[in-house]
Amino acid sequence: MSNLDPTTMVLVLALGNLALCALLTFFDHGTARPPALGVWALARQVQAGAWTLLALGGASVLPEPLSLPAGFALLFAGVAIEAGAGWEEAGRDGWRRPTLVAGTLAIGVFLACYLVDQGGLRSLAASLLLGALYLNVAAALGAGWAGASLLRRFLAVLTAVLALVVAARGLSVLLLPGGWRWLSSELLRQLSSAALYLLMLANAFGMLLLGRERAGRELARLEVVDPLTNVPNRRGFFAALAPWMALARRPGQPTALVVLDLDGFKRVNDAYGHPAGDAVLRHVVELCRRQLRDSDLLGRLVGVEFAILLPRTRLEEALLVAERIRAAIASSPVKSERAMIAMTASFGVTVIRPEDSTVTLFQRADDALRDAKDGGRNRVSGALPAALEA
Ligand SMILES: Nc1nc2c(ncn2[C@@H]2O[C@H](COP(=O)(O)OP(=O)(O)OP(=O)(O)O)[C@@H](O)[C@H]2O)c(=O)[nH]1
Repeated sequence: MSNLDPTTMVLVLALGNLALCALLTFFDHGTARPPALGVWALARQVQAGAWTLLALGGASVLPEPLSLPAGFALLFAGVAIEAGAGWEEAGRDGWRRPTLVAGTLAIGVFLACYLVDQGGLRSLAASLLLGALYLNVAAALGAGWAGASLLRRFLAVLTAVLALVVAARGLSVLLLPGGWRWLSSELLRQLSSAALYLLMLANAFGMLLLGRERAGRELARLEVVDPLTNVPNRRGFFAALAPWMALARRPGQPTALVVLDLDGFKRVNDAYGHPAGDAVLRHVVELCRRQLRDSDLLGRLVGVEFAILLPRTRLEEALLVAERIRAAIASSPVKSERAMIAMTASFGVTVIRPEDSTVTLFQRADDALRDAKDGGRNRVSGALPAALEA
């Protein structure tokens, strides 16, 4: 490490940050762009600018009284923006403002220290403030620790440890100016530079890896959730139905199934356009949700056909629930840009029988739904109980 003089390290940090800025510009994030990507890219650019200024000062291209205060001010701003991006990415937007205020304060404190004493006090302030700002980045990464992935936890711990190494250099200037045993102040300075370098790499690649992790989670979610209405799709609904089918084989409380199909939906799309049709679908889902218990399950089977699973519900009760939803839909038109769109739906209701497969169950519910459609739509029809069949 003895070859790494401060100017070289600063130059390495400047070039590294510039390379990461270029990488970010050309990196294809696909459809799953991290939410804080723009802010985070700004943080990288500001930090790249800061290290470039400091490198130019170190190489005497720029006068130090200009490059040093401006470089450190930019650096504090860049790390504060990076922490802000971390909070935004963690979904804690409320922490962004205090983080930026802390960054501004850090700039003020550093500039004051620089004016008072351009030697030790300046180094002390720079290391302590940078360490504290990076601890904030670590805190943002560690937000929601209990549910966080291993990668996120690793990045949080790594960032915290490296931030402490950076801060330790400031403390050593204050408490042990001559170093301690083998830990000379020069070694601490080099460790601190190495920590800053690792922080740059860990946070840059960490952000990209976290983005990939999030994209994977979103893909897995979309396999079972309908993106338009945010309720389980056919696959998700059938997966949730399986245990209830098994339970129905045992004597006990009945479980009901309602299938719901919106009436004449084609005309909505034709008359008002597809986006208005989508709004109607979301509205109908919201109406259904309001009529259901937490334990009930609503899913979108296909197009404008939905299914509702009602645990511990007999046929007569399920008919009442379906009737409530029917009335709610019929009496609650959707406001679109051009008009109020009135909507109705038809319902088929049945209960799970011990001998049922999903095929026979849905056949019965669909037959009942067909009866409701044939009977004039906007009505509820129940399948015959098993005892009354044939
Ligand atoms: N806006 C929108 N329309 C959809 C969506 N999925 C399916 N549709 C439309 O919904 C309509 C469904 O039509 P059908 O169920 O066959 O018939 P209908 O017009 O509703 O008439 P009945 O069911 O016989 O009362 C089709 O025009 C589809 O294009 C969607 O996600 N958004």
